[in-house]
Amino acid sequence: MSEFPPLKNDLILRAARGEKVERPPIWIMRQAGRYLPEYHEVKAGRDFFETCRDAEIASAITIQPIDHFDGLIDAAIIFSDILVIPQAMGMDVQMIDKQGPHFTDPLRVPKDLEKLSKDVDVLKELDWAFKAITLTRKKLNGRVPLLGFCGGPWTLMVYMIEGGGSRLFRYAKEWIYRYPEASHELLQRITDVAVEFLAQQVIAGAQMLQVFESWGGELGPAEFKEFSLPYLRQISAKLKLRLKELDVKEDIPVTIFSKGSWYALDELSNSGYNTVSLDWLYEPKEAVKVSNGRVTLQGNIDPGTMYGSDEVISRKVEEMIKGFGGGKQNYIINFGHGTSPFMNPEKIRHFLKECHRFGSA
Ligand SMILES: Cc1c2[nH]c(c1CCC(=O)O)Cc1[nH]c(c(CCC(=O)O)c1C)Cc1[nH]c(c(CCC(=O)O)c1C)Cc1[nH]c(c(C)c1CCC(=O)O)C2
Repeated sequence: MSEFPPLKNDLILRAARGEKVERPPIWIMRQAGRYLPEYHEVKAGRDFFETCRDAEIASAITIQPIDHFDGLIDAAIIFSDILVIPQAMGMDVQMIDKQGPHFTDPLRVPKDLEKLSKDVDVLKELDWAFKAITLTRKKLNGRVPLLGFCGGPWTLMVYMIEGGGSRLFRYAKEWIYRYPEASHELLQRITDVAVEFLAQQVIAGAQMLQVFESWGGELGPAEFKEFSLPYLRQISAKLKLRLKELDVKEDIPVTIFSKGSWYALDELSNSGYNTVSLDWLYEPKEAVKVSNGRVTLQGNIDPGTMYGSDEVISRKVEEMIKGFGGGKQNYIINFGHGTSPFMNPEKIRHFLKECHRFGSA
């Protein structure tokens, strides 16, 4: 990994490792995307997954927010999607414009597990993702660290069973309450692919990783403990072993974002992750109390704040940073969830500037 240019801004890596920092680092979930006019220009009507698979295009889109908000963002996240794991496992997933993901043949009954590939060759199936990471890391030229990511097993299972986004979770709930054994088999198979995918992203050049358990909040505490947490724990533990096996010397920080799992912060603070990312339903002060210095916290402004006035954004930023204890240790600024296509980049610029101002105070 020594062929990469030296890193000029390692703020997020230091914050994730729990070191004291001069100000809290900032990045934004879905910071590359449809709210940026240059995203549409480069994407130019192409299919979403085609843009992910083209290293030149994916790297250009990844770097867009870094350029757009020059110097205000402290990390890049590779332009890709959590649904590339189901694709690697043999499922056909399309991204339908203005609708979202669509699986042509979702898993509906346990027998459907037979449709998935056994022994997924991650390096081969996702080789395009690793190429995009390596090229992006080179193009970033050390400006900021490059983050890799994957979906959480429960979240991916939901998509694979529902076949797309869902409000009712009829089929996924049927699986956990009616076919718990098959559910565990599926979760285990996803977990195994996720561990290898994350490890190989590091080999390709990713400097920090995040696991997105976006549907965590669909599970009550008992079901979260059965169908999500054990697999999230496996990922952090097995990833460490796999990276050692692959002779990675650096300590690669890993973040868990389990949206809506407010009851699980205590356990997530104790699950082998460096950072726990929070949605906006948490009171920052309470989260700090619960995590009690065991992890770095990331988050958690309501993305909807960006629809407010500059004054409101400033006030919310100040409150958030104060709530997280001033942000000079164990804190990374982020949204509580992603950007939306309706956001005005100038509001986001104001947000970022205010994060620098209050975070440096
Ligand atoms: C649940 C989930 C998905 N994908 C992802 C998650 C977890 C985070 C979250 O909870 O939001 C993760 C993701 N998706 C994307 C990134 C890229 C990096 C970044 O954050 O900038 C990341 C990290 C690009 C994307 N992924 C998608 C887009 C929009 C595609 C387009 O250009 O039309 C982008 C930029 C599509 C996508 N991908 C997914 C959905 C539900 C959709 C459709 C909804 C939507 O359009 O926003 C699945």
